[in-house]
Amino acid sequence: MSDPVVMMKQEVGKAAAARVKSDSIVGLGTGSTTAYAIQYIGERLQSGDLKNIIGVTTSFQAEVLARKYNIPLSTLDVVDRIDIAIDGADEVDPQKNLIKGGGAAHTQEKIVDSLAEQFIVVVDGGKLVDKLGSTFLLPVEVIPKAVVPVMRKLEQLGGKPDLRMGVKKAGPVVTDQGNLVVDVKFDSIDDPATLEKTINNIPGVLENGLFVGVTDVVLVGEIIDNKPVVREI
Ligand SMILES: O=C[C@H](O)[C@H](O)[C@H](O)COP(=O)(O)O
Repeated sequence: MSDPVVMMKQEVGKAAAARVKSDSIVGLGTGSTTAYAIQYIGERLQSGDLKNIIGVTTSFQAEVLARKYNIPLSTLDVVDRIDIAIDGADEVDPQKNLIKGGGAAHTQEKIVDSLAEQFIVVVDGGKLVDKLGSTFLLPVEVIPKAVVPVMRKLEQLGGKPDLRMGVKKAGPVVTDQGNLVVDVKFDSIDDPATLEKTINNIPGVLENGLFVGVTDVVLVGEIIDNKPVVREI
C-alpha cells in the first residue's frame, strides 16, 4: 500500500478541487496537501471539465505549482473578489480554528483565505486536535531587526520562542516577504482569538499563524478499510 498520509492528502486535494466551479477566482494555498488540489484543478482545466479560472496564490511555492499546471494567475491588486480558497493547516480545533505556517506562508495565506467567500481547509486526520497548540508550535513572522525584542515579549506571554532555522541552508528560514519566523510553544492556547490579536500587537510582528473564525469547511482525509475517504466538518 502507498504511504497512507500521501493517500489522504491526495484524496482531500481532489475533493477540494472538485468543488471549484467554472468562472471563479480561486485562492491557491500552500503546502503538501494543497499541492494536490492545485494539481487536480490544473487537470480539470486541461480536460475541459473546468473553464475560466483565475488563481490567486499565497506563496512562491503555490505560484510555481500553478504555473506548472497552467492555471492562469492574477493578484489581489487586480481581482475584486476571491470566490473560493483552498488551503492546508497544521492543526484544526473543533471550532474550525487553525494553526498554519508550517511552511512559513501564513501571512499571505491569511490575506487570501480571509478574503474568500468560501474558505475550504484540507487536512489529513492527524491534524485534528481538541485544543490548538497541543502538537504544533505557533509560527510568528517577524521583521528581522525586531526578532530579539519580539522573542522577549513572547516569553512574557508565557511562550517558549525559537527562531526557525533552515534545512539545507545555513541560518534562519527567510519568508517570501524577507522576514524571519519564530515558532512558539504555548502550554495551552485557551483563547485563540485574543492570543492572535495580542501577538499581532507586538511591534515588529507581521502576522501569526492563528486563523480564528475564518474557516467555512474542513475536508478531512482518513483511511478506512485501507482506502482513503473524505469527511466534511
Ligand atoms: O505555511 C504553510 C501553510 O500554512 C500550510 O498550509 C500548512 O503548513 C499545512 O501544510 P501541509 O499540507 O504540507 O501539512
